[in-house]
Amino acid sequence: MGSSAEPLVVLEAQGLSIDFPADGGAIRAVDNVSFTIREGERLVLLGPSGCGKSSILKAAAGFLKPSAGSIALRGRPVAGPGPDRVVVFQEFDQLLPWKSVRDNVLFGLKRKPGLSAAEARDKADAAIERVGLSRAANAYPHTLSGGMKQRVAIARALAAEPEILLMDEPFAALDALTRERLQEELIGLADSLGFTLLFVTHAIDEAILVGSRLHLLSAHPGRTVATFDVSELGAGSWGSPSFASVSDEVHRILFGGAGRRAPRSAAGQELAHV
Ligand SMILES: Nc1ncnc2c1ncn2[C@@H]1O[C@H](COP(=O)(O)OP(=O)(O)OP(=O)(O)O)[C@@H](O)[C@H]1O
Repeated sequence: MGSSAEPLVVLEAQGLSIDFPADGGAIRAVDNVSFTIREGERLVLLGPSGCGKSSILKAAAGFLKPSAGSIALRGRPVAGPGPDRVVVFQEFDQLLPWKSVRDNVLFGLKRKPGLSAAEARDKADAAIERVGLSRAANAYPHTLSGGMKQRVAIARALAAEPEILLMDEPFAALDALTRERLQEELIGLADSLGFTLLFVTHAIDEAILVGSRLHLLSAHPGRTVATFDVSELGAGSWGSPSFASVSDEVHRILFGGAGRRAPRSAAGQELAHV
């Protein structure tokens, strides 16, 4: 798989369909969706509420079994959760408040078998250093900014050396300014550390900023409607003509009608950029 020029495939979904039980039968939430995520790629699943984005992420995490099709990680079918995939949940407030930064990161290594205490500590410290928090290793979460907490959560995820990070609308509950800051932090970390990411959002601008590739899903049931390469539109590209043109095009595909000038965060629910 993969020529020498092309990074290897990490996660591959093939003909994925997901059904949920409903009165007198089943409701199809996701219909025949296929995508691949290569090393270092940041694939964003983008679509309206209820189109099945979270369900796909849960299937990739191994929490949910597809009704048809398959998901494979490095060619092996996903049969359940595993330390090779780490889910980073919303708001990053899953840090344990009574544990220091280092102990929170060590906690992420609990599922990693066969590590001695010294090896675990070395891995934790290395992950903390990678996200630039060495000086805060002994600090407690309540003393950290939102951005620092996000970095701890990512350090905890990365310490386990997963193949891929899975993020489901991590910024959804945050105010616009905090969200912007955390988006930029995430992009910065992803650029410098090169991790592979599957990211779910219904916010168009967020998807373009965070993603290297967009996978657009239709409204319920979620079907693939388009994909976009947005690897050139990272941090700092917001407001550029190419950013606006992709944002308008995505909006047109997802919601129909003429495109519109993008507000700072998509779905029109956010403040303009300041
Ligand atoms: N456990 C479940 N049982 C029954 N139906 C479910 C279950 N989980 C999700 N669904 C349904 O499947 C569809 C897709 O849900 P999902 O949460 O994956 O969508 P989403 O695109 O992530 O939505 P949102 O952006 O609002 O989070 C929805 O219609 C939802 O009601």
